Amino acid sequence: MSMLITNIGELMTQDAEATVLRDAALVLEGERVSWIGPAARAPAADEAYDAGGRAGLPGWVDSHTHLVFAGDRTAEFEARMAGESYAAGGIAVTVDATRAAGDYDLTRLLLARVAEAAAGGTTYLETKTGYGLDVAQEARSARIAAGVVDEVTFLGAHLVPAGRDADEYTELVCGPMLDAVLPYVRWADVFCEEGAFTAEQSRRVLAACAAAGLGLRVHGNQLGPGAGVALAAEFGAASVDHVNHLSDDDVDALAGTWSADGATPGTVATCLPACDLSTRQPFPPARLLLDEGVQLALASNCNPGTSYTTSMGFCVATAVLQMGLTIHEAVRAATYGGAVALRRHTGDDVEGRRAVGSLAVGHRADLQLLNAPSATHLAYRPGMPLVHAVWKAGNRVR
Ligand SMILES: N=CN[C@@H](CCC(=O)O)C(=O)O
Ligand SMILES: [Zn+2]
Repeated sequence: MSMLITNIGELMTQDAEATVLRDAALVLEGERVSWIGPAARAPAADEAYDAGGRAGLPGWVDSHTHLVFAGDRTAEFEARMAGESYAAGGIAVTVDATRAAGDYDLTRLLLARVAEAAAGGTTYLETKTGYGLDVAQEARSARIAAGVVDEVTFLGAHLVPAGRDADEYTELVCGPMLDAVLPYVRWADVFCEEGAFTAEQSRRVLAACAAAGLGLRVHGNQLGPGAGVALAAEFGAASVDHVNHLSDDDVDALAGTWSADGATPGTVATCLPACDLSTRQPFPPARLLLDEGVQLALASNCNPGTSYTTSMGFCVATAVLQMGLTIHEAVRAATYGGAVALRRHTGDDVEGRRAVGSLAVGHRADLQLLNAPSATHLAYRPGMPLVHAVWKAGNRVR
């Protein structure tokens, strides 16, 4: 079954040439894109959909979320707005609520958040464990996540549970906990920060998880300077996320991962602007990183502590309004950039998977249409519900 989507006023493909087409059309065939070009030259298809001059762009790739949780941290948020600083310890409140929730409730909460993300244009989603923090609970979170989202990340190293010795807990993460989650996860992550895991503990987690065959990601340099970025570069992590407090050496280390042959991607710098607003952290030096050749991603970091939103449109608007990115750079980071951060940016049915985050022939048919003539409206009209229609793997989901 093929579907022609025609009369697209502006189509931001985010393909290799970052092509922007006017008066464009594309054909979806099954789960893939089979044709893109000027509407006037579009081929016939089984069905047609008139986009009415609206803007089209790839569905968002949200490469950093923490969606498997129960409970609420409104009181912590209110205290922060009254002047308190964010501290990693707040995670423990969510751990208690998550452990107390049954599988049915935890799954229902996760599904509701994923549906909310899809309604906002997100078509590819990563989520992390990290609110279980014992072997059985981390395995449960990973299992539930694997049944719902596209990519699952093991974040046993999110916080040392109260009363536990940090080094002993790190050993647990690197041994029995890792073994228990392995069937469900593709990635591992560590919160390398004051109050969470030291550089040495983070190193042990990254080494063990890499040895187990997992791809690596790091929460780094969120609340102050630290070793997260340097470790991510050293271990060849696919992404280091937050990156708010970078030294010149950190920027050089990240840039160095991108300078080799251009064919193998380096460590993506994933910026989380909604989190930065909610925690009142300085925004990452996104312009500098781009100028140094580092691939950026933008992600929601949806979680109950620091960023309780799935809105990628809000993140794009903030990146333009506050971080100095152009609309094209911000959309690229929220689509193609997220796909690179998840190493899903290439491939035409590789391992049964297609490239996401860009629109090109053979890529997965993940498309959103905006109730606007151009993607610029995402920042020009911030906070407006601009998503008109969404296709995920060729299926209309909104
Ligand atoms: N920084 C670590 N983890 C989350 C926050 C988790 C929480 O506070 O519950 C983040 O990415 O911001
Ligand atoms: Zn996070």
